[in-house]
Amino acid sequence: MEVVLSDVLVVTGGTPLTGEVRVRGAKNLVSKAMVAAVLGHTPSRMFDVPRIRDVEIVRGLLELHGVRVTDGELDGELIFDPSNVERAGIDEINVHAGSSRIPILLCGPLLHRLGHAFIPDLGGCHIGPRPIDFHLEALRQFGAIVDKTPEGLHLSAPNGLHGIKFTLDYPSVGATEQILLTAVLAEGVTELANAAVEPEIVDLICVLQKMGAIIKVHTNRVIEIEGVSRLTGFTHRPIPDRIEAASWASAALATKGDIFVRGARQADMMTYLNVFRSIGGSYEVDDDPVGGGIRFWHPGGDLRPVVIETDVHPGFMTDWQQPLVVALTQANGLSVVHETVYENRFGYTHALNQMGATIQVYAECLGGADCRFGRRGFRHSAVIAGPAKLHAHDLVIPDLRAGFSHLIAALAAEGTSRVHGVDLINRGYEDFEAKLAGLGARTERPVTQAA
Ligand SMILES: CC(=O)N[C@H]1[C@@H](OP(=O)(O)OP(=O)(O)OC[C@H]2O[C@@H](n3ccc(=O)[nH]c3=O)[C@H](O)[C@@H]2O)O[C@H](CO)[C@@H](O)[C@@H]1O
Ligand SMILES: C=C(OP(=O)(O)O)C(=O)O
Repeated sequence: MEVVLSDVLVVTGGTPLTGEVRVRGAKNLVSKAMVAAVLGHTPSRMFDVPRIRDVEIVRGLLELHGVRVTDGELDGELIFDPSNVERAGIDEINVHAGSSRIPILLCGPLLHRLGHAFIPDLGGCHIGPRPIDFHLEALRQFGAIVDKTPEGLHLSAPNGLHGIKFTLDYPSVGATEQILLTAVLAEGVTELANAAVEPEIVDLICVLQKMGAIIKVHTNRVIEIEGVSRLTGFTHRPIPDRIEAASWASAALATKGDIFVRGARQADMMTYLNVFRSIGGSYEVDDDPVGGGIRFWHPGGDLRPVVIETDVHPGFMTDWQQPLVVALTQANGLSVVHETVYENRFGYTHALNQMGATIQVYAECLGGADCRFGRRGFRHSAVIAGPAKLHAHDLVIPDLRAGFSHLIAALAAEGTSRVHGVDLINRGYEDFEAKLAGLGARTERPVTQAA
């Protein structure tokens, strides 16, 4: 009997990726909007929800907390009815331990609804220690009692939650979301300084406003939230996934291809588009509200090297980095990428070097200003020498974006690679195998003979 080997993809490279893919709601907004639904007293509805693993995980998590999640009539439409949250038993919550980072964002909503919360261990990509100290410090100031146990976090708020004045040491996306999701129903006003203002956060603010929240975004990263006593549900169409869109753009460049990313939106990708053009890639924006997107292609000739630094918005996003580095292995000269968001996000370059790339990583802050990680031994700057002829290799995917970059490298390389751990890519890329097939990629799941 033949058995399909799960989690392994056999990739034969050398074919330019050409055609069209569609991106739907952003992973990094959809999961947070799902959490926001817990704050409402009436059902919420979201469109364009991608079928990705992170959405499944958060759906399971909400269901355990008593939220009834149903599929709407349209493909990608989900409805969340939180009316039973107070009556849910949550005995099995630990099945979600280590699955994603989203459970931490349930603290505020559950404290408001139930007066207590249990948060299992967090998962997410292993790209640095990813502490949650800002989250916990803010929650304590709101009035929560936080008890760390070996199984997870126990929180309670015997005296309710009250508005705070808080400054983040670093504009953390998750901590900003934590404070938003807690402050909207806290008593009084919250003032958050040094907040993250990523497009996904602005979209989360839009969701919360639709629910009845009062949130002002001031200049200089200050967000002011006036607590209200009750929120309703929302109806929302999320912003498109700018990380997935940029990943396909980098795939087009690395494979000398031509990909129309339907749904990609220029406003969220300006910084990426500037870099894409500097390297020598071409793009064309079609801003038709229905069916528009961005076409990305390699116009022929040499690609040029660049010096970039990842940063908080509106800087070059850290999640764009790994797929782009594969394209930079094909540029003519030395590129420098200074990673300033995570201290340990270049592990994947080892596999690219085994495929023929020349990438050196350094502990110094190269090519930009000094960052938090300088002089602390973290190898967070990469120098990429190109153009490199990539050849096939067996690869093991370490995390989501690194995984996509390994896949692109295998597609750009000569020969046939076996890529292990590909299911991790489902965490953030909807139907990626079908999309690859539609772009002309030669991939297959290997089969073996069962005894
Ligand atoms: C599910 C989701 O939306 N994930 C995104 C989110 O992750 P996430 O919200 O986890 O990322 P953060 O913005 O919080 O992290 C940025 C930096 O702040 C540090 N930090 C964060 C919190 C804290 O309490 N203490 C602390 O020191 C982190 O270690 C990291 O060095 O934003 C990142 C930065 O755009 C993206 O790469 C992730 O894709
Ligand atoms: C780091 C990422 O996600 P998460 O925060 O879910 O691990 C990512 O999407 O690249």
